Amino acid sequence: MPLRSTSSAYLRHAGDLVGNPGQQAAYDSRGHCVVLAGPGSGKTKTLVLKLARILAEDVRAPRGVACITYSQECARELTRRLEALGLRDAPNLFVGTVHGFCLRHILMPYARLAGLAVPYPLSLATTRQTDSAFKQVAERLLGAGQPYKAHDMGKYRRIHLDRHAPDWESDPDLARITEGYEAALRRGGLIDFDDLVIFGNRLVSDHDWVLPAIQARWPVLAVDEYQDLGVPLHRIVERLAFEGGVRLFAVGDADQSVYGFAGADGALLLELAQRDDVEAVQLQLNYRSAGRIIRASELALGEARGYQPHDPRRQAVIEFTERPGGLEDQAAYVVERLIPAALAAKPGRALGDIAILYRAASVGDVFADSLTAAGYDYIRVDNAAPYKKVGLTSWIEDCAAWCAGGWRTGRPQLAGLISRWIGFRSGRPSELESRRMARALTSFLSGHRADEGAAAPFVSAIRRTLVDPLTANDRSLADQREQVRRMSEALAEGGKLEGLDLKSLGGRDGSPTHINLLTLHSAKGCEYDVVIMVGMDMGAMPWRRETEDELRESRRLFYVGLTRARDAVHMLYSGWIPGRYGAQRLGRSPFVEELEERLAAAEE
Ligand SMILES: Nc1ncnc2c1ncn2[C@@H]1O[C@H](COP(=O)(O)OP(=O)(O)OP(=O)(O)O)[C@@H](O)[C@H]1O
Repeated sequence: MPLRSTSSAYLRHAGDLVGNPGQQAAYDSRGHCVVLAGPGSGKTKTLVLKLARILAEDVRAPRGVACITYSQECARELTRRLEALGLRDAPNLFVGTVHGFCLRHILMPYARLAGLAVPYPLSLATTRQTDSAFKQVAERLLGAGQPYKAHDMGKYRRIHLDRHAPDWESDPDLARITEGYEAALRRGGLIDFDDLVIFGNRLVSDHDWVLPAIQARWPVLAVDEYQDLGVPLHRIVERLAFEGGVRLFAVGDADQSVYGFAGADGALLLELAQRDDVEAVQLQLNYRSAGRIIRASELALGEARGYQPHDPRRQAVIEFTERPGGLEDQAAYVVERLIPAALAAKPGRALGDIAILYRAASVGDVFADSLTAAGYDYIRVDNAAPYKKVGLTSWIEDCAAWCAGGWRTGRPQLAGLISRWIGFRSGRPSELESRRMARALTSFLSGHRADEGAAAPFVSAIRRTLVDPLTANDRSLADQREQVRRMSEALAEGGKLEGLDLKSLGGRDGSPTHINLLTLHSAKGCEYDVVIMVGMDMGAMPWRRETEDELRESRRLFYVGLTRARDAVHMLYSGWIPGRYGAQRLGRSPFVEELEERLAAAEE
């Protein structure tokens, strides 16, 4: 089976960039390039076309291009867009998360050679193992009821990279918890996700010989959503690009930086763009949203960015609605009024063009119940989802989509599923092994094509036949194996997804017949005709007692929500929120308050 990582289809689409000087400049760039741009400005589109061009014109196999991003969802979106251009994962095209890149292409090939003090073979702890190690260590050191959460430690580890620097002790409790936690994992022969990046950084920082080795394999590194990266990744990128000769193409928007709580810092992107040896490109045109939504989003952000609509004639709806009966009241309004009205407003609009966005996953429960009661199908993406989106669970969903009719339209493409499948195997498989894996998957999928059928037996079968034999002996896939197990559990009798059919499992990533129900964080990178932001009350947006930095991040999250919309935004609130001691009236979100006032003043 030929693995293709070049295609000329990009030439047809490159014509779209001609009228946009920023996009064209990025597409034509020869050295390091950073694209800084607002929402809907075509950053991802430009990135994908640029990758296709580099693969066709600049880089010869077996040298290749690595394209990394922060979350599995963004990686999957990139894969999908590359497939639309006829490109797919191949030995010389890596598309994946930063963690996947650090594991497969930095630590696995070089950690042992460099004598890095990590346990071998590289074994990734499951979420259950990391949660339990954190709890045990924190309680042993500070007693039951200690105030720290695992993500406090995670952020501390990502920000304080040098254990010998004086600021390592800036929070002595977190420093001790981190040291105890890492020691506990090492005793079990394990590393965790943060270790992948922390050790990756140590490897490229302390061992000069690794740089030319990586450059020889990956002469080009592309990074999407750069504002989501934290310090360790930024250091890896700087070292590879500016000392290792790897050519960098990065895109991002500091205004959409919403992972500060996890150590991300939008300022790192701006720092990168200011370097003399980097060509910085700005994109001002927004293709997604109507002009009124663009103006409203700048008012919400409190910054005039000067973004312009691609089509100034498009009209938009922006509505503010109080539903005093709490979230249930808001849910009833959405189901009875907003959804039918949104469908009626534009011919051809489908449920998949509507998204309900909220801050906390618990809000999603209320809306999920109301939608179910009203007979609407939905796709839910948030922390309350029964399993995490990791490489293997996303791949199984895509296999389900192929079996449930995707094979007719080539969406997703079989060859892409095969390349991803082979990519899960650690090390580089021989030609013979690749062919064997391709044959096994093709025969499995062909034998499971069915327009109707339940997802549970499909997932059991793919586990038994393919996934379990692969993951049983590869400890670097332990967490992914755990998430696949959770997927099965959710589909089994009594599970949260009991009765789900194959098509819906495949369509969980976006389908015209399902309303999208997701947290504001999960909505990043997505676009919908109609965005309904619910629970926009003080105490949730922002949370109570936020610091200045946290408030700024909440505002950016609010901005991310607004900027997902093409045609309409609805803001719903009650003026009160449920609390431990009953409901509390704190008023609607100050962001909503400000936005309504500023918009009215601007439109007077
Ligand atoms: N030159 C262009 N001509 C026509 N449509 C375009 C062009 N560039 C981008 N688009 C369209 O604009 C929309 C937004 O593009 P894209 O998703 O790449 O933006 P983005 O900058 O990555 O957005 P965000 O940061 O909000 O996720 C897409 O529907 C895309 O197809």
